[in-house]
Amino acid sequence: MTTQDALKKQAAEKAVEYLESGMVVGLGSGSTATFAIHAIARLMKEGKLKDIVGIPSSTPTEEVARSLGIPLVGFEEQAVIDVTIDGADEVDPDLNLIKGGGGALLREKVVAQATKKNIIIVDESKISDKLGTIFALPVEVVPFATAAETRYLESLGAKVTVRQNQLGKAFKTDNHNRILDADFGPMDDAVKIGAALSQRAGVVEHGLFLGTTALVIVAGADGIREMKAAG
Ligand SMILES: O=C[C@H](O)[C@H](O)[C@H](O)COP(=O)(O)O
Repeated sequence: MTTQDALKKQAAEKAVEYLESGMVVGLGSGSTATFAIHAIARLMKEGKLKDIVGIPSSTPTEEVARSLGIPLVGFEEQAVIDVTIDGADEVDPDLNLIKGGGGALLREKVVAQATKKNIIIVDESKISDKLGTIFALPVEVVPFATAAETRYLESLGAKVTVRQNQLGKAFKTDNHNRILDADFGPMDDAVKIGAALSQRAGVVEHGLFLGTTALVIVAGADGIREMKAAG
């Protein structure tokens, strides 16, 4: 295991300490969240977590959770999620996030908005002073609008790449949309950018998660630290 993976796992192991038997748990997406899913499955097998049901935030997460025997439900069965554990691509000091490096941002945001306590787990490489410093902003667009929304993002000052899959074809999300990776550089006003994008008909969702996170667990060379939302 790489050092970075070891840190991701440490953050995940800390996060599952916040879970209790009987909870509805939002299952995040990506490599860090996957460590948490494995930890949840292990605690269930050991009998330390009972009567857990999960709501997955992507198709790959659903597959992993199923393969590990975690019972899954949808929003038809459960309206409210007690705790969601998810990763992030970048975290600022106010616990605002960029997410969507794996393309799961839309379902992840639906899950986050239905959750009472969102816990984000990262290794220390994801922490920055201003969002956009480390990671370009993923923007999910309907295929028809790809060129139009690319131009719109460029008009806001971003350098835009249409995300490709490993075969060099256009990346397709779980919802059959495209991802535009919009590099704004460090953002002085992420709220304004998010609001502008939310007005666009062709934009399905963007990867700015502003004000949704209660707790960030950061694993680094010096150990684990927790960043808590004010109030
Ligand atoms: O779309 C993917 C998600 O937002 C992930 O949670 C995010 O990209 C972080 O992934 P990882 O833990 O693999 O760095």
